[in-house]
Amino acid sequence: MPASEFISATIPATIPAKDAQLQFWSEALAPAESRKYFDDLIASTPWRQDKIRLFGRHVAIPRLQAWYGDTHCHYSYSGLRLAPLPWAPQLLQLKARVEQLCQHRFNCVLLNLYRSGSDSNGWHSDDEPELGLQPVIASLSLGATRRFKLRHKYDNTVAGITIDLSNGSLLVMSGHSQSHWQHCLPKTARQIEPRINLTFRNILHGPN
Ligand SMILES: O=C(O)CCC(=O)C(=O)O
Ligand SMILES: [Fe+2]
Repeated sequence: MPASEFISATIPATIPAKDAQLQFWSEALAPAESRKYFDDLIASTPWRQDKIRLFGRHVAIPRLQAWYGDTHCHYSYSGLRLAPLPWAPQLLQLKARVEQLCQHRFNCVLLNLYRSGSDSNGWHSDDEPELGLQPVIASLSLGATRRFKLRHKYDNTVAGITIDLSNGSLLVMSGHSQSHWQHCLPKTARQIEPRINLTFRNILHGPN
């Protein structure tokens, strides 16, 4: 492998952001490897269509999800409480790769499937108390490139950030990225293929 490819795979770019730590690997997985994991995960994952309560009504969230992790890793958000599925072998392989790159351990992962450009993820922070005060969240993307946006929660003089998350890329958010910033994945009118995103997380206390 030429030295330049080796460097792009193992050394992250730092995306400058006030009060946040953002590291980006454009090729955490090689393109062929990413496609293999995408094909495998899209077929083998028991995708769920979850609903959340919004203004007293049950509304289907605009994407499919699956939650995997160690047995104590229950995940609660917007009134949902997801019990973890036991780790699938290919998710353990991806976890090991991500852990090696960012030098951090994880015990659970949320999979999102965006079936088309009309699937999305609204503005939020991954700031559930069980993730701790400055969580490290590692976001691995497979399939179609989607635009990911970040905005500062308290300082409107800070410019927003847009990152194109391409097949095989890894974005690691740490420091105050969740306490001081929000992120989202907007809808797009472009005709695009599906995308799978895996956010590896570490739930601090268990069993719960
Ligand atoms: O799909 C993405 O890139 C973002 C996913 C995300 O923010 C989440 O699952 O919390
Ligand atoms: Fe998130």
